[in-house]
Amino acid sequence: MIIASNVTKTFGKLKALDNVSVTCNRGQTIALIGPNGSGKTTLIKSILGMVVPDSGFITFDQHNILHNWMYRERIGYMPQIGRYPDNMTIAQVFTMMRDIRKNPAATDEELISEFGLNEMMQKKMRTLSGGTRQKVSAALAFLFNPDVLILDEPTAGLDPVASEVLKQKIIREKQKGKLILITSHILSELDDVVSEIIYMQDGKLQFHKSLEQLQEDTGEMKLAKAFAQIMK
Ligand SMILES: Nc1ncnc2c1ncn2[C@@H]1O[C@H](COP(=O)(O)OP(=O)(O)OP(=O)(O)O)[C@@H](O)[C@H]1O
Repeated sequence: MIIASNVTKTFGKLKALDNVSVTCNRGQTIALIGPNGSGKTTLIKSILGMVVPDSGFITFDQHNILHNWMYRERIGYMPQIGRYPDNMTIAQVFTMMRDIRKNPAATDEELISEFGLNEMMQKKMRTLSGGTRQKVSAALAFLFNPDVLILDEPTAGLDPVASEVLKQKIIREKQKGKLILITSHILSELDDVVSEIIYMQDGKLQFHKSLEQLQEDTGEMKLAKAFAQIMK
């Protein structure tokens, strides 16, 4: 569904992505794991067309994404830090997103109600706590029922109840056969969710394996323990 072929991106002298090739298919829930600065967000932004690779290319359903932005409608993106107009209320942000989309098919408002956002729709974005802002970002990512979800550290700042709500939502969407890409440093959160692991370091793809393969290779069932083995 999404294929990155030999993607390289440099910022000045720094190679944020170094000849990265990955294939992500429908029905997979992929954890994108790696130390700070290893290129995870740059890879995500390249897939979204927000960063243009210096070389290599990315296809979405066999079409090169360059100059062909319609595929973006099929992706729900939850950024690491959501930025919204300060003076807009939550309600206005949702209305704006619906207006931009023009003719959205049936929307998915499950997270809006499960996060209790309906009760705070009149609050201004600048007054929200970090966690509530994350809830708005998550609800927006799922709103248009996209085929692909890209979630960049989705549970950062969420309380345990909200994290669990989001995790259960991810599992439900996974069961519908969507492609879900998640970055997180909290490996214990990914255990029940992911089917595949992409591991990056210094802008390079170290490996892309199924969870079963990783468990078999390391003899560990839990992701955190498997990575402790790998990083020894
Ligand atoms: N717009 C930019 N200009 C300059 N350097 C950048 C830019 N975006 C990313 N980088 C650099 O590219 C490298 C990879 O960054 P990236 O955000 O992709 O890492 P990451 O794996 O997502 O890290 P984290 O786990 O901290 O979120 C870092 O060294 C970062 O400073």
